[in-house]
Amino acid sequence: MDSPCRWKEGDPLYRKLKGPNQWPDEKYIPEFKRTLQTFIKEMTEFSREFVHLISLSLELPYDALDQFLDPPDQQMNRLKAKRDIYILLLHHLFNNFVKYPPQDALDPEDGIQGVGPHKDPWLTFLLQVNDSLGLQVQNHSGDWINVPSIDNTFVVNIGTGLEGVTGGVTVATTHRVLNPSPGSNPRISIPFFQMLSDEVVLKQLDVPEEIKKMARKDVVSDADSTAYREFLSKNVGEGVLRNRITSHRDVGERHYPELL
Ligand SMILES: O=C(O)CCC(=O)C(=O)O
Ligand SMILES: [Fe+2]
Repeated sequence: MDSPCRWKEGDPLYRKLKGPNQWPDEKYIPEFKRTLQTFIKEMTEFSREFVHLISLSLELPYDALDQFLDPPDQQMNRLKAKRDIYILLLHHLFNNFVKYPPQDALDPEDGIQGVGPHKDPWLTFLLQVNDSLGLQVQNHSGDWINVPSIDNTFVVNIGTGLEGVTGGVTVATTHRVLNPSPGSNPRISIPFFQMLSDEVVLKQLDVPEEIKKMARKDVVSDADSTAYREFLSKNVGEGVLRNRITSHRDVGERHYPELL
C-alpha cells in the first residue's frame, strides 16, 4: 500500500509516477496514517467486489475485469488530497480531504470552477462529506445536474477505460465541481480512485450482443475522450503519463521535455 518508487535506470518513465505516500507527522495528527491505511485497505476490497458486480451485470464471468487490475495485494489505489487537509484534520478529525471554499472566499481571478468538465480514468468512489453543493454530472442531453450529498452513500463515477473495455455499454460520467455559492460552507469530498495496472493494454471484452445493443450512441459530453484512445493503443502507464503531461504542461516541460 505504501508504494515505493519502482523506477530505476532503463525503466519506462511512467513508473516514476508512483512513489511513497507523504504522511504528515504523527505528532500533529495522531492516528492519521493508521486510519487512512485502514480506509484505503477497506476501499480496495470494496471496489474489487464492485467491479465483480459490474462484470456480472454485463453477463460476463465475475472476474472478467480483474485482468486490468494488479493482483489485490499489489494494487495501488489513490486518494486525492489537497494540502490544506492537514490543517482541517486538526479540527474535525478524519473526514476531510479535498476542500472547495465558497466562491466569495476565492480570488476572483481564479474563477468559480473547482474542477473543470472531465471524465475519470476507470472507477471512482466519491464520499461527499458535508452537504455543500458543488459536484455536477452531465446528463445525456448535455444538462448539468447537481449531485447532493446523501448520508452513508458513495457517488460512483464510471471512467473512460471502463467505457472502452465494455464497448460503450457503461458510459463514462462527465462531471465537474463548482465552488459552493457565496456564503455556503466549504465543500469537502474524499475521492477514491481504483487504479488500473500500468502494464496492461486495455482491450474490448466479449460483451454479449444483446447487452452491447444497450450502448447509447447519443451521449452529449463537454469533456473530450482522447485519453481513452491513448488507453486502447498503448499500455495504461504510457497513456496516463501522456495524459498528465498534456493536462499539466508546465510540469511536463520541466520533467519530461523529451516527450512533448
Ligand atoms: O472532489 C470531487 O468531488 C470530485 C473530484 C474529481 O472529479 C476528480 O478529482 O477527478
Ligand atoms: Fe473526476
